[in-house]
This record gives sequence, structure tokens and C-alpha cells, in this order.
Amino acid sequence: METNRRIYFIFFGILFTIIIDLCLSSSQNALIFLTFTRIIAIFISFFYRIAYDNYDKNADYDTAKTFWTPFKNLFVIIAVIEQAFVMYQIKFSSNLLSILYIILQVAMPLFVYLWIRRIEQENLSFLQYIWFEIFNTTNDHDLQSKRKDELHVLKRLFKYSLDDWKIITFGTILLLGAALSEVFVPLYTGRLLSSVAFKEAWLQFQHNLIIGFLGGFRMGIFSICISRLNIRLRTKLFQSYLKQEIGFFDTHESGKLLSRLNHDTQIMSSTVANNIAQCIGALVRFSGTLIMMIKLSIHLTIACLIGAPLILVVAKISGNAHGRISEKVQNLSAEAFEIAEETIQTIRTVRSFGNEDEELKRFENTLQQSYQVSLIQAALIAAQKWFVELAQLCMSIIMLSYGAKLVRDNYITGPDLLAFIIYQLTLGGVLSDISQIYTSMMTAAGASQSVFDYLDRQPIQKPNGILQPSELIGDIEFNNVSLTYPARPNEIAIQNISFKIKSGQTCAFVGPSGSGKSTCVNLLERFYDPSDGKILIDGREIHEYDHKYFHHKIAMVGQEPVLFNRTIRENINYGMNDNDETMIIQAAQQANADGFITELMNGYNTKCGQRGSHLSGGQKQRVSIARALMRNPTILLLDEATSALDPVNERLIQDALYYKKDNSQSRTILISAHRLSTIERCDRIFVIHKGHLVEQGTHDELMMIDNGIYRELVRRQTIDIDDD
Ligand SMILES: Nc1ncnc2c1ncn2[C@@H]1O[C@H](COP(=O)(O)OP(=O)(O)OP(=O)(O)O)[C@@H](O)[C@H]1O
Repeated sequence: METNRRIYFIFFGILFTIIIDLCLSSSQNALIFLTFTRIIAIFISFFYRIAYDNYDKNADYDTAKTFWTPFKNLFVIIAVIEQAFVMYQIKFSSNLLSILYIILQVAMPLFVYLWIRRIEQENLSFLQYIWFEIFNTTNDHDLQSKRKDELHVLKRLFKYSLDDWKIITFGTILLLGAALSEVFVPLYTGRLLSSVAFKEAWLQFQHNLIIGFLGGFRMGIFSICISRLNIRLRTKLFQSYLKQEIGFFDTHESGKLLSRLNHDTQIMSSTVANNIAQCIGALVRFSGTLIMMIKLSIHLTIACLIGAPLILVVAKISGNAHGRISEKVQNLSAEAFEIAEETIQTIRTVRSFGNEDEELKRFENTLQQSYQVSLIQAALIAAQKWFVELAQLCMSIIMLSYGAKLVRDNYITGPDLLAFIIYQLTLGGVLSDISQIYTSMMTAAGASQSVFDYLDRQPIQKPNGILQPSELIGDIEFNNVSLTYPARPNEIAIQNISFKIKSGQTCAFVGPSGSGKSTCVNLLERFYDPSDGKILIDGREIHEYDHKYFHHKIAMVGQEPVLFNRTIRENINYGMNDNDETMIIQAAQQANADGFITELMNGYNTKCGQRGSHLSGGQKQRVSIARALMRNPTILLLDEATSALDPVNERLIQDALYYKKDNSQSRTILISAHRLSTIERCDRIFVIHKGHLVEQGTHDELMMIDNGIYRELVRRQTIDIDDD
């Protein structure tokens, strides 16, 4: 919302309240109206929350924004009207504290206003920057041992929520005001109960009512804080995932990663945002209540406090247990999520083997395990609650009997004893709140552990290079390259492979299944860094090139081409900034895909389905070849890229791509193929066997080698064809 419109809102809000102020003549009417506006405000904050949840789930920012803007505006108006009514109450209450409280409440519209601005502006302020500097400790050497420290985890959690420092500071000030005011509630109530007949009591009672209503309003605002913190945490975590090396994804199941992203971040943000405010409020109420109690009777206070340390010790013990249990529950639900994700992704295989029941059982078993752990958690909560209640009850009994004696001995008046007992109940409530806050903070700490581990994880691959030459020639060199995959640290996938390919050449990797052909291609794509040796392009190591530049110049079509659930056009144009229709069609024509695409009812606008499931294997391959050609790459890697095509289509693509390429195209092409007839005409063929480069040369040269592996492979394939 523009600033001008916001000012109009506030202006009209105030005008409106002045008019109503003139119309109303009694405090009861004001109270009724105030109640009414409060209820509306609570409803609005509720819808606001739904809107934010919507935003979160669908990640459809524009829709959500349109949805919540009217609520946002209404929220401001209601807040302004409401505050004016609180001001109106001043006329009926001269109590100094009420005035202080009301002044704090007047800050509410300002707070809402600043908060909306905060939502709209993402820039860090100077103060925020300082906060970040103070709390940022990620480069610590013994980070792993620090992770164990729950306080450290909590500190990190606070760091993340501090981005909303304005809302938190204002919210805290308001809560401080409310909490301070609440400190006096028992005093009023004590007097009220002992003088029900007196008219003034009604006024005190109104005051208590107003305080109660304000709670709902504040909660709405803090729930928005939760959503914002949640978005930030998720974005940071997703960003951290995206920069990890491919080996990380080999060793970390996607279901677990997603569960952290979806579930754990939710727990973290909701717990922290809720508890920051509540914790401060509870501490203020605790000290305020204590002061009032001491003022009323020091004897009774001492008697009352005997049980307090015990409650805090119990809270600490159960809080720590909660942290540990919560981590276990999170791990188990992540596992269940992993099973569900894998099953859904592989549903065709599951269906074809009729294994649905087994998968369901696996899923349910994991959830049951997590349920068993949750039972312990539930028992802990129940025991803790029971203990606190019992302690409170005991204290009340002691207070009543001891208090009655003090009244008889004239140490304290009847109304003050009544007030004291209410204070004591309040103190019990506050202590119980503190213990619950501690428990839920520990739950958040448990959930945060692995999220922070992922957030801090530095990718093992060397950092991004900077080379961006205006022209990449396309010479490739493997220099004694070996690789051990991170998922199989004890097995060498390829060993001491060396070869050179000149720019513009078309070469092929051949060899039995599992020999290491795709591994060579993966290394050229820099999915993995070699464990040993060097890979050079135009004489420079590939990690020296800028990441985006490099992947613009090198394109790959993998064994199982993966398409996105978007239109064919979007898939072909994937990762390209401009939307050049002619280039898209040209790329599709070169990949021999244009024909089948134009025959589809929606043509280039046809959706491909998840991982391209709406297209046939051969169609998928052709669309992914077109996607690779879109960027006019200097080096093209084709890993079994035409294996699903019929011989006619395969031949057409091969001719277009490499056998009949015109002289203006100096594209280096590397093919990995099983059907040897398709690579006969290559400039050079590399034969890989059990991870070693055993033969290299043209087809004719390789056929001359007696007992050569290539010759044997060709012989076997010829026999198979003849048999057919
Ligand atoms: N991500 C991975 N993690 C662990 N080991 C892997 C991984 N990818 C491949 N391997 C192993 O590395 C070896 C070489 O595999 P590679 O995929 O390079 O073979 P290939 O020659 O391309 O086989 P095919 O012709 O069947 O595609 C195999 O033993 C394989 O099991």
C-alpha cells in the first residue's frame, strides 16, 4: 500500500472515532463498541493468518497478496478506531496506571503501520545489521560440538527471528504495558470482590475486561510474525540445499531434506515467534506480581515462594528431555516422509509389482515408531502439568490457612488477603507459563538441530570460478582422472583416464554396462570433482570457469531425461532468459521433435506431466535434446540420449547433430552409447572397461586390434542382429 493511502486510512479512522466519541455519552456504550471492534479485529487477524498460510503453501505470492490486502487495510482502520475508544475511556478512569496503559495502546496503530512497512520493505537497517553481526558465529572451528549446545541453537533461532525486530520490539513494549497493567488486576479484583456494592467497582471491572480483549489482538500480530520467520527460514534452507554438490544428494534422501524444509522449519518458527513475546511478558508479570505480593505481605510471600524453585527445576528437567525426544520424533517423521515421497515418485513400479500394501506398512510402521516416542513426550507433558497444578493447589491451601491466621492477628486486611491469594494464583500461572515456554523452546531446539546443520553446511566442491572467455573453443583433456563416488567411498569408479579431444570432433565412449562411461560424462558436467587428476577445457581446469557461463557452453542430455511439469515450450526454453520463439522451434526441428509437438492438440503449450510422464520415452528424449540445443552449446554431451528412439528417428537426429554438421559448427560432441552401429562414424572412440581406458582410435583402427574389446563388442552385437 502506498504511504499516502495509509495516511488517509489513519486520518479517516481518527475522524471517525471523534464523531463516535461525540455521539456516545456513557462508558457502557463505549465498552460495547470496543468489544465489537475487538471481535472484528480478532476475526480479521484470523483471516490474515489463513491468507499467510495460503501464501506459504502455494508459494503463489501474487494471489496471496491480492487476497490479504483488503484485510490489511481493514486491520489498520479497526486498530485506529479501537485505540480512539481506549482514549475515550480515559474520561472515566483517572487512574495513573490506566493512562500509562492506554498510551501504550495508542502505539498499536503505529506499530501495525510500521509492521506493514516492514513486510513491504526487505532491506536490512543498520540496527539489524549490528544484530546479525553480533549473533553470526558460523565460521567457528568446533561448530559440531557447539551444535550439541542447546543454548547455542536457541541463540541461532533468535537470530533468525530478529529480522522482525521492529514488530518484536513494539510487540514487546505493548506486552510490557499489558503485563504491567495485569499486575494490578488482582488488586482491583480483590477490592472489587470485597466491595461489590460500590458503583466504582464497575469501572475497575471494565478495565480488566479491556485488558482481556487486547490479548487476542496481539496474538494475531504475532502469528503473522510466525509466517514471516517461516518463509525466511525455508528460503535460507532451500538456498543452502541448492548450493550443495551432487554427492550431497547421493548421500541424503530427498524425503528427509524435504521434511526438514517443510516440517521442522514450521516448528522452529512458530515456537520461537510465539515464545519470544510470551517469555518477556511472563518475566515481567512474574517480577511485578512478586513485588505486589511482597508489598501486601512479606510473611505470606516467603511462605508462598518455598515451592517455586521446585517447579523451575522440574521445568528444566522435562525441558531437556523434550529437546531430545523432539529430535527423535523429527527424524522418524522425516523417514516416513521419505518413504511416502519415494513411493509416490515410483508409483508405476510399485503398482506393477502390486506392492502397495508393503509400502503402506513401511510408512505406517515408521509413523508408529514416531508415535511411540510421542507417547513418552505426552506423558512428560502430562506429568509436568500435573506437578505444577499440584504444587499450586498445595500452596493455595497453605496460603488460605496461614492467611486466615494473619487476618485474625491483624497483620493483613481481608480484601488484601483476597488480593494476595489471586496474586499467588497468578504467580502459579506465570510459573507454569515459564515452564511451558521452556519446554516448547527445547522442542524447537530439537527440531532446529539438523536444520542448522544443513544451513551451515559448506559444499565440498571448490568454490565457483570466475573465467568467462568471450569464446570457448571446445578442446577437452582428461589428465590421469580418477573418481570415487561419495556414496561408495571404498570403490574406484574410474582410474587414471587420460585422453584429448580437439574442438569440433565427435567422439564416443563405449564399453560394457557399469564400466564408467556415464561417470566420464558426469565429470565433464562437473557433477563431481575428480578424486585425482585434472579435467581441462581449452587448457583451463573446469572449476576455474564461472558456474553459469560453464553450463551455458556445455549442455548434456542424460540417460533418463527429466522434464519439468511445465509446457513443452517452457521445457525447451529452460534456463534461458529470453523467450525466442524462432530459436525454440529451430531447436525442436534439429532434435526432430517439431513434428510430433505440432501434432499434439496444444502444440508447444502441452504440459509434460511430472518428470515428463505425459510423453513417450522417445518424445521425452527429443524434447530434452532440443532443450540442450537451445543454448547452442560449444560442447554437447549425449549419454544414451537416443536410446529410446526408433532407428529412423535416431538416424535423422544423428545426421542433423553430428554426422552432417556444416563447417560453421565447431561443436565438440561426446556420445556415450551401447548401440555401436550409431557411433561407427565418430572421429574417435574411447573404450572403457572396468573403469580404465583400454583402447582408443577410429572404428577401423579399433577393428584391427586382435582380441580387442571393441572388436569383440562389435562382433557380439552383429551376431545378435543376425540372430534377430
Ligand atoms: N552416483 C553414484 N554413486 C555411487 N556409485 C555410482 C554412482 N553412479 C555410478 N556409480 C557406479 O560407478 C560405476 C560406473 O558407472 P557408470 O554409470 O559410469 O557406468 P556406465 O558405463 O555408464 O554404465 P551403463 O552403460 O550401464 O550406463 C558403476 O559401478 C556404478 O555402480
